[in-house]
Amino acid sequence: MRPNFPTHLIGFSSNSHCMIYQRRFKRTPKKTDKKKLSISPLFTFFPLNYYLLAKYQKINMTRNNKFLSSNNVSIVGAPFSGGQPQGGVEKGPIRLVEFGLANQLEEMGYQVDYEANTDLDALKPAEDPVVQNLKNPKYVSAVTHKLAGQIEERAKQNKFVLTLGGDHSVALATVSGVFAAYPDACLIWVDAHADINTPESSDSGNIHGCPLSFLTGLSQDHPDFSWVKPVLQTGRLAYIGLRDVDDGEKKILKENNIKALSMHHVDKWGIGKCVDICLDHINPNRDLPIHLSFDVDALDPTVAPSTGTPVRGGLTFREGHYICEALAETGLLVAADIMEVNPALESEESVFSTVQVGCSLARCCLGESLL
Ligand SMILES: NC(=[NH2+])NCCC[C@H](N)C(=O)O
Ligand SMILES: [Mn+2]
Ligand SMILES: [Mn+2]
Repeated sequence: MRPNFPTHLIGFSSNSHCMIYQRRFKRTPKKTDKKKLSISPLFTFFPLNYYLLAKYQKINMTRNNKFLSSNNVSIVGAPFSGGQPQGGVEKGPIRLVEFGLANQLEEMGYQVDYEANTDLDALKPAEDPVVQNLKNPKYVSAVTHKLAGQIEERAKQNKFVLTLGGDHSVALATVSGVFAAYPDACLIWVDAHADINTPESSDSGNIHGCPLSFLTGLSQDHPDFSWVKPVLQTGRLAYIGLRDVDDGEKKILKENNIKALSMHHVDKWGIGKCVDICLDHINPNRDLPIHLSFDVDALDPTVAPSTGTPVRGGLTFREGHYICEALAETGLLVAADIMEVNPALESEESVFSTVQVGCSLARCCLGESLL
């Protein structure tokens, strides 16, 4: 289902470009499809064909998911940058959508809805002083609390929730929402960073470096985040791709015996074994729902350059996709986050690569490229 034309030639900054991309992306009917659907050759170009193809694929795609009986994907835009200092990451969701993500998922047979959340600015308080070393605590709290409710609602409607960031503080919302619907879920965190600083251990005071300490209950007494429940047991959290972990975070990972695979482990064992090791640890019987939170800075900066805190020596294009494919293949994946795409950073070409890879990771989470 990958486009069979040079995608790098197609822009996406204007609507018309975006239309070209979407139209060309449309899957061409194949002989075997016609056989499966027993459609006469006369109908080959009839629009109904696409509908039927979608329907057929739909059945194939969701049949394998043990928790989702519907074909619904709910895209939740999280255009938010308050968890870190650089502007632009709030434009991540719209760029992914302009690139045609929703249509691409529809082409795969999903029913897609999209909540853009364009009104998050309204939640910005007039004053938001540092509290316990954390910056913008009131703003981050208000936004993530709101998004958590939305995500919980959609997850409880049996929809696959695909959240588009925005900075990674938004995981306060995604994990809270997903785990409210699936209390037994486990979390795979793909990132160059551990994002598990406590307010005390954080050097930067940026909340995108802290969500996991709140979600695991390691940070509990911050007045602005009392709504965040410790829904995530440390035994249900595993990392892949780490390579820039703060000293305080290393201590937390060790003390809590958290399964944390760095790039060193990816080199040593290969990505296939790394995913297995993580799942064996957090989901040994392969019967629990899985939530994937994918920070695009886990990828090497040559693959995903437009992100706020790039670190050399990251996952290759294929390693990143493999993780998504392998999790889709389990039939247990119920939600995914694609975070930290910042279209304001680096060249047009870099932005294009980053947005393109963000979209293809999302599609792989939903079963693209599984045969
Ligand atoms: N989601 C991210 N990109 N996080 C980067 C965090 C960097 C650093 N550990 C900090 O706490 O500030
Ligand atoms: Mn990161
Ligand atoms: Mn992150």
